[in-house]
Amino acid sequence: MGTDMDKYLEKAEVLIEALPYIQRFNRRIIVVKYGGSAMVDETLKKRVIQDVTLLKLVGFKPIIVHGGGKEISRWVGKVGMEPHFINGLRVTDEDTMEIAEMVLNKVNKSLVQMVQELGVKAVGISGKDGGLLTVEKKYSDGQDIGFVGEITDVNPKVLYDLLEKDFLPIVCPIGLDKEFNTYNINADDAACAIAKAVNAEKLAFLTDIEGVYKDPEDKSTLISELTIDDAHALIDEGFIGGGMLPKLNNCIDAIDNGVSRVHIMDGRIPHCLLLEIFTNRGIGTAILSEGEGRYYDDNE
Ligand SMILES: Nc1ncnc2c1ncn2[C@@H]1O[C@H](COP(=O)(O)OP(=O)(O)O)[C@@H](O)[C@H]1O
Ligand SMILES: CC(=O)N[C@@H](CCC(=O)OP(=O)(O)O)C(=O)O
Repeated sequence: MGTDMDKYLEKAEVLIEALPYIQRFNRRIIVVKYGGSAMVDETLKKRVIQDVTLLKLVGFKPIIVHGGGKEISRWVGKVGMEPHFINGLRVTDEDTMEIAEMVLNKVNKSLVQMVQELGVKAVGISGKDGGLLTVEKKYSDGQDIGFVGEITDVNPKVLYDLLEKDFLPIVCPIGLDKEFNTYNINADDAACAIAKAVNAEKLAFLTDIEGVYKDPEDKSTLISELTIDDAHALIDEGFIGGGMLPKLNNCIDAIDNGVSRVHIMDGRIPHCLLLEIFTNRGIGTAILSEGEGRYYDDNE
């Protein structure tokens, strides 16, 4: 049986294990995509926010990009409408757009509030603020899906300004087109575009599933490391559906465009972000370019 001293040492070792990661990520930008599916439980939400706040306090520069798809669907249902998705994207008519913007702004400020309760100053913005996200109308396989935006331009100045002043930016996925019409953006698209624009060291998707499965019905098919080629193959062979489709496409896009590390992990696992970043536990699915390992080696 362990003595008190053993327990203290164990705790100290956890902190020591984190040291090289703290050094590696010091002043580096980490984009955390926090999906609505992993927001349903208040205790978990608090843990996710604690993790991101801790990252900020130890010298990382986190940016949260959040969703809220489940909450939008709940409110769409409340007004007697049926939520409708094509290839993981919400078909967004004018009424749905109004509801989506209201709900996402509400989620945004609730996250700001939670971060500030932990003693870190956060600023909540949407893609409209400071011209952050410019879009054009997006079609899904040629189908009209309403006010859904495809990001054409990212102006990250507002994010750099906030980071420089030591704020934690929290972004919701709403944007404007060139005529200043409001558009609904898939939050995974927004997170990926922002991670690319700020040259993030890491992009982490927190969702409500362990990671990418070859067969979502069979838990033993969880994929720990996925190369870009394998990811393309899984998509082409029809193994990926629903909201995982935009997510995985964005992972590929991020890796192809200079984001060093991209992960899909289960936001329902307590403190999954800390475990992934500060230890070699290997949570979820890491998307890698060909020939790259999951973990940093000492020469990187
Ligand atoms: N091959 C797959 N592996 C993992 N998840 C999958 C797969 N195919 C479809 N999915 C679905 O994708 C969902 C995650 O996307 P989504 O619900 O949009 O999450 P979020 O709200 O976090 O963005 C999972 O809950 C799962 O139902
Ligand atoms: C166009 C589109 O689909 N927009 C999303 C925006 C929110 C989102 O992406 O939320 P999650 O990350 O929780 O899924 C939607 O309306 O649901």
